[in-house]
Amino acid sequence: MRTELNIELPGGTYPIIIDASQFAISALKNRLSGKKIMIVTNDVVAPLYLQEVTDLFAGHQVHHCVVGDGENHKSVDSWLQILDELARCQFNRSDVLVSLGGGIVCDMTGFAAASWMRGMDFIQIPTTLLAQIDASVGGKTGVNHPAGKNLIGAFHQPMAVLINARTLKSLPAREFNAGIGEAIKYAGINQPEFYNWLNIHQQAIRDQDEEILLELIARCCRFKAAVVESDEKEQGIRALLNLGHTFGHAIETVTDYAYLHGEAVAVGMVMAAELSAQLGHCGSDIRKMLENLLQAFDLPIMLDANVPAEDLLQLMKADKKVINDRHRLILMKGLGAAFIAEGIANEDILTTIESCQEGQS
Ligand SMILES: NC(=O)c1ccc[n+]([C@@H]2O[C@H](COP(=O)([O-])OP(=O)(O)OC[C@H]3O[C@@H](n4cnc5c(N)ncnc54)[C@H](O)[C@@H]3O)[C@@H](O)[C@H]2O)c1
Ligand SMILES: O=C(O)C(=O)C[C@@H](O)[C@H](O)[C@H](O)COP(=O)(O)O
Ligand SMILES: [Zn+2]
Repeated sequence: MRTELNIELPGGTYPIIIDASQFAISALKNRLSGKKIMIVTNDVVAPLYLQEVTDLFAGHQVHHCVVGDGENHKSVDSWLQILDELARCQFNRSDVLVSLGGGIVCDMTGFAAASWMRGMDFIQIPTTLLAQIDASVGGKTGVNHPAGKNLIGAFHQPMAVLINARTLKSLPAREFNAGIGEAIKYAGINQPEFYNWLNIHQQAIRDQDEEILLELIARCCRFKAAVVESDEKEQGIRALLNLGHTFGHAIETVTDYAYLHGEAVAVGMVMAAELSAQLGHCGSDIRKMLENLLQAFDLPIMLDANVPAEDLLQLMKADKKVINDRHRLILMKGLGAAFIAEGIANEDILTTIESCQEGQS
């Protein structure tokens, strides 16, 4: 079973191919003729899929770059490792990078592609649910800085996104659920009926029913593609895709990535709902609705009691959406009615964090 979507941007159109069991590289054959290929992956994914993907590029000169696993390796050092390998293998602008892995590998490979010789093509082959429904689509690339998540990066669109849902069979359950955190985010932004769909199909999603999973991936890619098409470089509404992320990125950094990205976004969305209610934008039922669905997928809804709220607030001041030292957060007027809220007071943020920490009712 296969679905093909296109994402149409001023710089060109590219396909998102969602296949139940194949890496759909044949769709790109003509555009790859004569090019050298470098597949970037990590030491967890390499033993699982690197040989299979390498074989698909038979006839090309294929190189590999295997980076370390985890957020602490989403770093300038790993980015440099990729660039060093490109230099050693004499890659030029007309050659192609391929990411094979989760969101971290996708983001870093994209950033290497954006920066090597000021820009070369790359193909996204995402192998986690989170990367298949979010990270591989839309061209945000980058690495972390000790001061925060994704502080270094560039917008650079891939030439294609090739999703093989079979790869999810080897994904640990905790990582799968973290991906659902980003799916629930789309419901919170502007897809209230998707909240119902996720609720109805909870069990089938957990069981990884093939048809339901493919529909889940296609729906999310469509939602994200539509937002990116209307605001590629986050001059406006693309910021809505950051629902839960201002809190979430700070949670990831302050806990040294004890929370997975999708888990931190889950807690961050609960905080965004709480803050929205506190400021009178919506009722307290929105927080409850989000909590119910997040918990159904074993996602956290409260922050560890040991995280000082003040430390989280300090990190939130480094968020990319901050303008002139004023917080800009994505809040909700209802479920599926997210908006950009400007100038939120520190005290309101602190009160929200404290009311979403373990030990609070
Ligand atoms: N660019 C974007 O628009 C965007 C969107 C969302 C998230 N992100 C970024 O994505 C990252 C999170 O991505 P993630 O959740 O995929 O995490 P990840 O890349 O760390 O992958 C999760 C874990 O699963 C392993 N793995 C990957 N595929 C596997 C498979 N098929 N089978 C078994 N194990 C597998 C990985 O090695 C890792 O240990 C964060 O850094 C976040 O900032 C970026
Ligand atoms: O594509 C986007 O835009 C997003 O915000 C998607 C997010 O899920 C993703 O985590 C993204 O990397 C966050 O972007 P950032 O600009 O806040 O680093
Ligand atoms: Zn995210």
